[in-house]
Amino acid sequence: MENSKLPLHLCHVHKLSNFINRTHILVHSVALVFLFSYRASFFFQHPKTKATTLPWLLVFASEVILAFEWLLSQSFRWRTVSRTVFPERLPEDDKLPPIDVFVCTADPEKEPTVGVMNTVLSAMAMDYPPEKLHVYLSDDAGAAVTLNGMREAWRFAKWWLPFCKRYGIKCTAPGAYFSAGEDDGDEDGGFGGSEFVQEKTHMKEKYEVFKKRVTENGRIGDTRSNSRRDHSAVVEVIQETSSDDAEAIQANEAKNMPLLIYVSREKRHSQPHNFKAGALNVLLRVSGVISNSPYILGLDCDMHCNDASSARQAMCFHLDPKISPSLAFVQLPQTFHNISNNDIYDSQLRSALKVLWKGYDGLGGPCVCGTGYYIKRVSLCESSISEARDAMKLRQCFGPSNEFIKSVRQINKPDHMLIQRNNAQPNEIQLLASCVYEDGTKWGKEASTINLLKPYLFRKKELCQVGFLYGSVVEDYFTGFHLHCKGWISVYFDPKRPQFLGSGTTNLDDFLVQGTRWSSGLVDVAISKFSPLIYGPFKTRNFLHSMCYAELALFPIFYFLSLWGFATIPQLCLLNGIPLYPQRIWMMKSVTSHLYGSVDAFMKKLGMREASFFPTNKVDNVEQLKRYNMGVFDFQTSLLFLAPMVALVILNMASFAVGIARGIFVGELDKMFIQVFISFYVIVMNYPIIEGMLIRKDKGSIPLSVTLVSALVSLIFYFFGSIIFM
Ligand SMILES: O=c1ccn([C@@H]2O[C@H](COP(=O)(O)OP(=O)(O)O[C@H]3O[C@H](CO)[C@@H](O)[C@H](O)[C@H]3O)[C@@H](O)[C@H]2O)c(=O)[nH]1
Ligand SMILES: [Mn+2]
Repeated sequence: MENSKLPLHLCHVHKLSNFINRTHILVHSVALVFLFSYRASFFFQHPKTKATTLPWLLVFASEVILAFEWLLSQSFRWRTVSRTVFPERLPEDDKLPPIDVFVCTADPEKEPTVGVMNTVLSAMAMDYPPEKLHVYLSDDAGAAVTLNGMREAWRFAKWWLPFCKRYGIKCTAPGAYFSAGEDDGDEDGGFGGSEFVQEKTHMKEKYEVFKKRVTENGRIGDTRSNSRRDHSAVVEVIQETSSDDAEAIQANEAKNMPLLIYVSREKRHSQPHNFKAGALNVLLRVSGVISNSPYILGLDCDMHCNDASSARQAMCFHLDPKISPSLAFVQLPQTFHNISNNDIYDSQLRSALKVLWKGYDGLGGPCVCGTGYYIKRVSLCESSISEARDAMKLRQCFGPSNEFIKSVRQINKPDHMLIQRNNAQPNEIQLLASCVYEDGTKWGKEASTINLLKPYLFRKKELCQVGFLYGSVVEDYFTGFHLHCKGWISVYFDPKRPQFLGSGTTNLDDFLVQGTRWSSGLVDVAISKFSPLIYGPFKTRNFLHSMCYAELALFPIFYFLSLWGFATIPQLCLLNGIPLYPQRIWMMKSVTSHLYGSVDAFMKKLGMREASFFPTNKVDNVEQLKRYNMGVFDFQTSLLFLAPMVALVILNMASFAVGIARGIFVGELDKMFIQVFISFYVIVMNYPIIEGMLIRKDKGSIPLSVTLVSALVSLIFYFFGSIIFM
């Protein structure tokens, strides 16, 4: 009773980091304004020649693009949040809603069947009432090895599921569970006894047998492997086939097994299959007439459950009456099990999942990320066409199957929570999985089109969302965007223990191929009529949220344009002696005047110093003027100004020299390259200081005493820096 009053989850707003982020945005914006005014002034002041105008324009364009991209990306840093859940406060098991699990596979060669079955088994073994779990596997290859694998998985599940339940196994994928290191002590839930050890060994043997049978099936040869792009539909509910006694007894213990269904949709050369989104839409239809669960867990075939309680955790959001009515999905991070410490390709998408998505969440929720999401079925099969007389319209939207339309009506009713498994007719299922089913329907299409006002005017009248959207290979992003445009929200939940683990890209080729697909899918959306930059601001709940979507769609274009600009134009200009950037003076100013100015301001604020105003010198010194006119720096200034500047240069000279030496003697130049380069860059940019220190002997050069003091300062700096960093 008491539990029902306590919240199921909490949302924490990161106040401090949001404050820091916003301050940084302000400071960075001011710097950008200065840069742009410097650029603008060029066009009014300098004697222009064609040779300099063009590179300046190009670099200016690159800078504007990069700055705009930067601005969009700041939306992710505006309001970051994180979340906690309390699954122990959930209602009793009999009140939990049913869940359909969708697993997709497409190619038994690239996606080994044993791995796919591990995902399937891990979903079946989740800590959730088994009669409320239905696991569907979509096999786009229509491969016999996969169907056989499913049957083997079912047999093995009869042993594996009770084992997981009895010992509270968290990582429910057998492969990952058995290969985990010995130190993974918490895996046995405290059952360190000999009975457990014995059973674990027994289970491991069973798993080896299972693996062998699955792989052997694969080796025997897949008769249908040539027909990957051309085959008819196969839908099979995996059931008891064995007459083996031991298995029958085991089946008794596991009598409440989740439903396991193999779905291979029909594919024909003549019909577009719309990749993963197409496969998911077939699953939506087929599951609609079999289990029609109100919630769906979407998984890629390489993403196994690593935390059996994930469904309960997700329900903490879906069953919260405050957010539930508008909550479309809960997205969990994509985490990988095969990432090296260095992660040189950033396969972990660290910045996206650890930083950006928390900000996305703070504004209305992240997009669908393809895998590891718990989505509400009604958000994908939404219909405000309710009257019986609109049967024609419903068929135009959802296709000719009356059974399916019935299922849509069911889930669109309020309080649709508990549903019975149906006995759908086999020919109805064949129809739903056929490749022509979607012809002339609204499947994969956004119902409201071009006219921006139309959705507002007709919103009340009729609205239907028919599955995952086509038109981009990043169906997840595109679908998520539309859901948000329709007023749904989503939640990002990143618990300590990763709930799902998949395999990330571990070679440059895969990484770049995947990146290219994502870019092309995102740019598809960016240049479509649904470009988030134009369409988003009118439709999403807040402008910043649409900026997040715009950033994701546009960053491939913006980065490539601006980086190509920066990677070529300054270099060409350097070769031709065309200066592009302000000369060094701003650096000197930054490390001295700005520092002192700020310290000054703070000290005044704290009452430690009286306000002062030293008028700028208006009297010219002849010699100084001469040097100035010759473009030679005059270092006749106070030690206070010179020392930090010179000290920084000395520090950079030293680190550059050491960096090169390390490269030669230790061989770490590849690791340190960027740092060496930065030192080199600083040295080059500050060459006049070096000149003034070592080469020049005139009055305006840097006195030896200053050099010595600065060297001492940098030594002290190095000393303390090393203490802090070590
Ligand atoms: O025609 C297809 C193509 C792919 N898939 C499945 O889609 C999933 C993702 O494909 P994968 O090759 O693993 O692509 P990734 O780049 O790793 O996928 C990321 O990017 C995709 C969008 O491009 C998202 O759908 C994924 O969830 C996300 O993990 C896999 O389970 C595939 O079997 C199909 O079912 N049918
Ligand atoms: Mn993948």
